[in-house]
Amino acid sequence: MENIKAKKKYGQNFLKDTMVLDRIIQSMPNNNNYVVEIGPGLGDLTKNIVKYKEMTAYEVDTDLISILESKFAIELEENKLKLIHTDVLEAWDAQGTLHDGKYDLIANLPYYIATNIILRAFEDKNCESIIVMIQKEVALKFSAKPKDKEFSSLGVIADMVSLESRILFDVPPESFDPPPKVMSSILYIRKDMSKTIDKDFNKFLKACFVQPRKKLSKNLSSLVDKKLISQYYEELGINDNIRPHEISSSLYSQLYTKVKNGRN
Ligand SMILES: C[S@@+](CC[C@H](N)C(=O)[O-])C[C@H]1O[C@@H](n2cnc3c(N)ncnc32)[C@H](O)[C@@H]1O
Repeated sequence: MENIKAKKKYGQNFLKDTMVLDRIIQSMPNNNNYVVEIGPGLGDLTKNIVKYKEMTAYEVDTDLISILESKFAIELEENKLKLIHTDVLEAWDAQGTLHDGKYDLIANLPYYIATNIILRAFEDKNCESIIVMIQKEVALKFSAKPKDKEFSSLGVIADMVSLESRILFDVPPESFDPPPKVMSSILYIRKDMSKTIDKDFNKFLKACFVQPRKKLSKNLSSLVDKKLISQYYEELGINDNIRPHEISSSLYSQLYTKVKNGRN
């Protein structure tokens, strides 16, 4: 590895396993979309992507930016690669999107903000596919289906916004330098570009799953009067004993509409 010490505060675990790098490239969607990478690091994944696609990479670490600028001088000159030195969450706050046109997000994400990044990508109207390395535990949550024990607010949102969401393969700690403490997975999500999520839906879901093993009606009672919950349950054919992980994303969506309209 270059003469650089990985910074924990930026979640730096550099992917060194060339077989894993190849498998990520083989998993890229077969389309003409632009690519955005978050956290190019030392550029190992970037080098492989830029052979096939035009791309922008967002990197927060100043030390890495100067390494990347010399490593990719030709690609930067030819405009095949744009390198943006910023915190990607600030870029999203400022612009609402990471690229002015349809793009796929491909990245080995910094784990400390991985969930946040995926949720922001769901809201970004230009992002079509997401292929990201994250902690296996979080990948299981995003790809879980109703009745799975991992089904949580993240699974509901992923199910609502996507046509497909699944784990492609797992990656062990030894594939990185330094190795992370946990097992990692590549998560693949293809969004349904016609779907948008109401900003308050996330808050509603958090309340629904606040105590995941309790009855959903109990969690909902922090938001809605018990009588109204019974009325909504009856209208939607929901059993009173149901637990938060047992109902589908479409029922959550219908329940949310009722709760929202009930408050107006
Ligand atoms: C897990 S490393 C991946 C590095 C490289 N892509 C690889 O696969 O070896 C995460 C990268 O994200 C960068 N990073 C961390 N927080 C960031 C942020 N808020 N915005 C942009 N990049 C960030 C880190 O500096 C690091 O380069």
